[in-house]
Amino acid sequence: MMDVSGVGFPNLMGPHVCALQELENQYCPSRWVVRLGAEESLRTYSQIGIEATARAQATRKSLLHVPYGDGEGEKVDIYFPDESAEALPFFLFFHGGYWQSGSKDESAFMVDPLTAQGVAVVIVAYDIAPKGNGVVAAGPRASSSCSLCRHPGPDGRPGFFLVSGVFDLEPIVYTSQNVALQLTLEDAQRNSPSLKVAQAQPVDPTCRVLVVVGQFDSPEFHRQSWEFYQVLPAQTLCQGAWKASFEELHDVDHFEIVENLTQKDNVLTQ
Ligand SMILES: N[C@@H](CC(=O)c1ccccc1NC=O)C(=O)O
Repeated sequence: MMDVSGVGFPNLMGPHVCALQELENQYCPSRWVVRLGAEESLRTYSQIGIEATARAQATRKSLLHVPYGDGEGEKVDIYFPDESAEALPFFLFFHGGYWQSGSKDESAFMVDPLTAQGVAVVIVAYDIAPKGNGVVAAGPRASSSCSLCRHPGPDGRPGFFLVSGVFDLEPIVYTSQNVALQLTLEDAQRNSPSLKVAQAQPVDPTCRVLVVVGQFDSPEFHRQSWEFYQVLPAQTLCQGAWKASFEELHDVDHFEIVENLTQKDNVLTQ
């Protein structure tokens, strides 16, 4: 991690200010989008998500705003394939946005191509910061700033796609993202998947994990994904280990990875 040792002291010296600016930059995914300006990339992402969601609700059987907890934001939208069946493979999607933006109402990107293949899609909403603060800090959804997808596939085997995530939360404490999150250093450490995963075992021994990051994601986002992949207990080391793989997706940025899930022939959708 970068040297941010000056943080919190009244006399911030030049090098510390530089380190903080660099950290801010590294943890602002929209600044790393090459095809568009930062603000336009966020607008485009949201627009594609809103359109995909409207299309999904207009064309697919669905159950909307189904509560799964006591929090006001704790709802899921479920989209079904045309053919009904007693048991369906399903795909769960947890949207990104640094636990302070994004919603299920603009996140149904993959509904069209997946339901067309007989897969049910569940888009999960949760209370975002500042409202859902304590819950976010304590819950498994802290495992990724971006998107976490759980997918028991057509073969019945469960798996996770961890998409451009943040697994070591400590650097976030020193960025403007923490204005809404209000994570203490202790919160950040206690909830960092990179620190917890050593003790975690998959419930299902065939569970697979794919850690993906976009080519144009920042070096810190690359480091986050790569290091998390490295600390996932390897298949050969212990019983019940994760079958993990790592992939840098070619020619895409942080937002395009998810936007492209609207396309049936996209590599990740496939
Ligand atoms: N402040 C961040 C926002 C951000 O990362 C984001 C915003 C909306 C939806 C998703 C996001 N990031 C990860 O999924 C940025 O400007 O890149």
